[in-house]
Amino acid sequence: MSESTVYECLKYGNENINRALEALRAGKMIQIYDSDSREGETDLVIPAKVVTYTDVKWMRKDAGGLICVAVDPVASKQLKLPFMAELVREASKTSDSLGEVVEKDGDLKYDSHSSFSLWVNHRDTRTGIPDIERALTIRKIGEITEGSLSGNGVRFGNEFRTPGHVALLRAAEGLLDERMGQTELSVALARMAGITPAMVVCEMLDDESGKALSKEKSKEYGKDHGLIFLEGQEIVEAYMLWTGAGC
Ligand SMILES: O=C(CO)[C@H](O)[C@H](O)COP(=O)(O)O
Ligand SMILES: [Mg+2]
Ligand SMILES: [Mg+2]
Repeated sequence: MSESTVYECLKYGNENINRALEALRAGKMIQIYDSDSREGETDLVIPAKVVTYTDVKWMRKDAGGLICVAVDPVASKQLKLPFMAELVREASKTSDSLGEVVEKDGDLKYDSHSSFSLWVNHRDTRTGIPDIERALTIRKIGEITEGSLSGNGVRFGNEFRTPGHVALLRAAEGLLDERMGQTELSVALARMAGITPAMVVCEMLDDESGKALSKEKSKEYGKDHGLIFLEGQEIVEAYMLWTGAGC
């Protein structure tokens, strides 16, 4: 599909969305705020396939949250990425202690369930934590997601080991119909942008308050650093238009 066709589909969408799609296609960082009624957090977001160690450093120093990779639901199933909660629930059948600690309905005040899957390192890393090694793991997650969606019969375990230092987030099967965290919001944007739907997300935290950076301060940061700031609702609306328009 040509780029203009995609934009044509979104011509009634909002310009902020189109600029964000353009930035993601160019491998640039953007910001996504979920909603006041959910986490109330802003993440730095960048496509996994193109991440460099300086991007990891940027997220580590300026955002400070957990550097994760959100993976498209179709690829997650193809790669057999489990939900961590399901894995622990299964293991708890033979371990009482795990049964007490596993995520249960109602545990999360802001959503029905977490999107955490495995925490991994690429097999070519040593300890897995240096920025340069996390960038390798992240890029390789982007590549294997692309390979999986292209039907290349890739095997996740051939390239990655767990536990590791990059948290995978498995997007809900129903995507935004089911869940509206940055996991699903970032993957929906990747689909609209026509890029590999494996997206790095990292929460922005506030050094002064010890809390998540406020929406206002996150917007200010975005203005100072030339980042597009999107709110979840505008992504949901654009994605409905995009899927409905048969783009
Ligand atoms: O918890 C998280 C992983 O560090 C972050 O909130 C991230 O935004 C993805 O999770 P979610 O989809 O629940 O927002
Ligand atoms: Mg979270
Ligand atoms: Mg979040």
